[in-house]
Amino acid sequence: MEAEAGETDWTTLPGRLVVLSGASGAGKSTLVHRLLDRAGPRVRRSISATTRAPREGEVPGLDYDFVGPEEFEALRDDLLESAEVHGAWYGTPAGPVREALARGICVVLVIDVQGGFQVRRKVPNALLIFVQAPSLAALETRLRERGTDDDATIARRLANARREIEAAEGYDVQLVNDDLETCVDALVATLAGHLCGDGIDHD
Ligand SMILES: Nc1ncnc2c1ncn2[C@@H]1O[C@H](COP(=O)(O)OP(=O)(O)OP(=O)(O)O)[C@@H](O)[C@H]1O
Repeated sequence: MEAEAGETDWTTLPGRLVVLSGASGAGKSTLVHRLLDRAGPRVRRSISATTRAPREGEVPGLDYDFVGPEEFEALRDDLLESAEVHGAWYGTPAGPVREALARGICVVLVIDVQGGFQVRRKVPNALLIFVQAPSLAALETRLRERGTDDDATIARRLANARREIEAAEGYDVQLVNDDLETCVDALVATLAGHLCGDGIDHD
């Protein structure tokens, strides 16, 4: 039988787990896309499981694994972290992460700060990176210009942003995503500094 999340000695696996958090609209998805463009096959993004319905344009298995409540319950024993957000459950199945780390692959989780701290408890050598927007005003502008949320959702995201930002000091590294190219370079450099032989094209 495969080991469960609580039984794995994650620190002995050759790959490194990287957590990327930050307020909604700070640019986490944008940065990870750019990172994966530059990284070789040694860096991979983990896909969360969720009980919420897919939104327009979301691709099952690429954006999320969309599962029913019963399937999510069955996953529970082997989740690295989980959270309930607005009535839907989200979680990171540990199995695929464990397998990738065992193969020396760096796995990036894009999750909120609660999830980040859950991961830290299970995987003490995980690298926790917090992405900051230059200001709350910039955050709001980005959310409005992204055009994916109505006013109420944007207001909720901004209220949550304050809570996320307060938790940032518990993270290992803070990156300010002001100029995108500069921040992508800083993210690549951060990973290169913490992961040896990272397989990333630094040019
Ligand atoms: N450095 C930047 N300068 C200006 N706009 C940016 C920058 N980085 C990202 N954006 C834009 O800001 C918006 C929010 O970015 P993104 O969706 O990546 O944020 P996120 O942190 O992943 O948000 P969420 O948590 O809601 O998924 C997008 O429209 C993106 O194109």
